[in-house]
Parts: sequence; structure tokens; C-alpha cells
Amino acid sequence: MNALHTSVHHSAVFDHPEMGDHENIVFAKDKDSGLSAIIAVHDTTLGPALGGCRVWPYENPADALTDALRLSRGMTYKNALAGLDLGGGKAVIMACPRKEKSAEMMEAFGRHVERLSGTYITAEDVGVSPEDMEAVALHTDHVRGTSATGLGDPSPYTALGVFEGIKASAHHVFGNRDLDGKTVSVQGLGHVGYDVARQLHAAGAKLIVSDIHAPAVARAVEEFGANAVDPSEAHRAAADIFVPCALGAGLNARTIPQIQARIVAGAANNQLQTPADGNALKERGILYAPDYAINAGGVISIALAEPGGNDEHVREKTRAIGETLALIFERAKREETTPEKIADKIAEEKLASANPRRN
Ligand SMILES: NC(=O)c1ccc[n+]([C@@H]2O[C@H](COP(=O)([O-])OP(=O)(O)OC[C@H]3O[C@@H](n4cnc5c(N)ncnc54)[C@H](O)[C@@H]3O)[C@@H](O)[C@H]2O)c1
Repeated sequence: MNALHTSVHHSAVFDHPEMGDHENIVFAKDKDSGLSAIIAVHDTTLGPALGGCRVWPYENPADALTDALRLSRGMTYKNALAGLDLGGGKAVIMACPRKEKSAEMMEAFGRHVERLSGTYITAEDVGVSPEDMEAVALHTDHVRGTSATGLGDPSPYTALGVFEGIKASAHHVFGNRDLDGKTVSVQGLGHVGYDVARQLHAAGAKLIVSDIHAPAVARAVEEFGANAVDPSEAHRAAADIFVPCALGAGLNARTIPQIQARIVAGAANNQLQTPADGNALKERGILYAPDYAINAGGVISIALAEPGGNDEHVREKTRAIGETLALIFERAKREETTPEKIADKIAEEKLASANPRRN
């Protein structure tokens, strides 16, 4: 290998724009099963790095590395803000979940997780099923969310946290947690969105719903007396609260000027397309509940579940998301900044106080 070749690779990894303070990055291969994975351990200041494993047909390893670095850093912040004694990490497997993933590949991944001696704990993410995690668990105990370790589907806990977050947001904006008579636009009626809609309906909210999957919409109209709108209209519906529970990047330069709601509080990951979109919401007087703060119920359930589960302590910690958001909103107001910047600050303060060397 010549010197130029070496320096190209060096800059591609160590000078990667997403390379923050990552502690350890493993490029994991297994010839027999075809596994190519990256395990990124971002920070273990607060405890072992917990974060899901994603199986995705990345176009190239550079995209996979970018995803692993970004997502693992996000998990450090999410776990810290949720008050968990856990650091942040993430794994990505470069494979098509339908055509290339296999039990052998997941087992090989499990062996790599085991080699990290518990500094990384894995769980389900996009493209991974409960059966896949059972295959991983054949080779390592550093896995959560399997039938032996978990409460099952994390979505109900995510939905509970989002509902608490919506009430905290309503209190901040309207001076009252009561949702009776409030109009709420829920975008995306999947695992989380449908359950949030159910809780909103039970609390007396009037629902506007949308999904690209027509049967889910029909069911919500029938069950909750909801009004259906086209998914492209969800953000600009005449509502008090907008609850994005579909895909990311829905808050952007095009949609923000059209939002009628005074609150955006939903489960979707990475709702802000760019950091400037957070400022744009603030300028329009729209309160934004930072996504990784409000949607932490799922990771709380994965982290704290006990086998065979009494889930009361999980529910309690998940309900506390409402209190965390109330603190974030108050401080953002005091410091005249945006809630997502305060969420980041609180997470960083927790890390700094656990490890004074970070100051
Ligand atoms: N499941 C969890 O515990 C959890 C935890 C944290 C964050 N999240 C995030 O919350 C969001 C929802 O998660 P989920 O588990 O309910 O996923 P899901 O796949 O069960 O549901 C997503 C729903 O959104 C719909 N949808 C897709 N594109 C849409 C569009 N353009 N407009 C309207 N609807 C659209 C889909 O048809 C589907 O019904 C995702 O962004 C996910 O990353 C989920």
C-alpha cells in the first residue's frame, strides 16, 4: 500500500465529519455468512453503550459508517437525557433485510458483540426482527429486547412517553395539560402513532389523522371518529397540536411556514431537516418537543425491562419524559433558545458531571 493510499483511508475514517469523541469503532466481518457490519461505541461515561442494530442495504461502506457514527452519538444523548445509566452505541449491518440477512449472519454479529465484553449492548432496530435477536443471543448476553430479557414491542412505551410529552407541551403553551376539546393532527398511524391517537381520543381530543396506508386511516376514523386528511396535508391541518409519527425530516423550510399548530410533539426520529429548522419553529412561536427526548419510552423499556415483566418502573420512568420536557421548555424560554439545544445541553451536562475530564 503506498503512502497516498494510506492517507486517503486515514482521512476517510479518523477525519470523518461525524467522528466526534467516539471511543471505539469495530469493522466486523464474517466470510461464511457474508456479514459486513460496523459497531460504533460513542461514549460509555454513564455505562455500557446501548443502541440498536440496523440492517440496511447501504450503497457503500462510507454511508454505513456515517450512519453508525451519527446514530451512536444520538444514542449517547438520548440515553443520558432519559436518565439511564447507559452510554450510546449503534451497529449497522450492510445487507438487504429481505434478501441477504440470515440467521447465520445474525449469529456472526452476536459473536462480534460478545468480543466487546459488554461495552456495547445491542437491540432491535430497522430491518431486524425478534427472531434475529434470538440468533444474536445464542452467542452473547449483551443483547436486550429478546423474549428472555424484554417486555416485547417497545412501541406502547414510546407512545406513552409521547402522550406524556404532548400533555407537558400543552401545559407550557396553553397553561393546562387538559387535552379535552383540543384538535390534534396525528401523521402516521403505525405502531406508535395509532396508540398515541387512542390515548388522545380517550383524553377527549378531536383527531385529524393521516397515513399512506389507507386501512389504518379507515380504522382510526371508525374507532375514534377522526377526520382523515391526505398525508401531505397533515402538518398544515387546522389543529392545536401536530404529532409527527411517520418519517423524519418532516419539519423543513417548506413545511414550517405552513404549520398552523402551536405545538409539534411526536415520535418520529430526526424531525428537523436541519438545525436551522429548530430556529424557524421558534421564530414562528411554535413549541417543538425534541424528538429524542419525547420518543425515549422505547429505549427506556428496552433498557430497564426485567424478564417476565412487571413494567411499573418502566412506565414510571417513561412518564417522567413529561417532567424532563417541562424543564427543557422552561429553560429554553429563560435562555431564549430552542428546546433541542437545551436537550443537548442537559445531556452534555450529565456526561460532564459523571466525567469531570470532559469539562
Ligand atoms: N417504535 C418505537 O418504539 C419508536 C421509538 C422511537 C422512535 N420511533 C419513531 O417513530 C416513528 C413511527 O414509528 P413506528 O414504530 O410507529 O413505525 P411504523 O412503521 O409502525 O409506522 C409508521 C407509519 O407511518 C406511515 N407513513 C409512512 N410514510 C408516511 C407519510 N409520508 N405520511 C403519513 N404516514 C406515513 C406508515 O404507513 C406507517 O403506518 C418512526 O419515525 C420511528 O423511527 C419509534
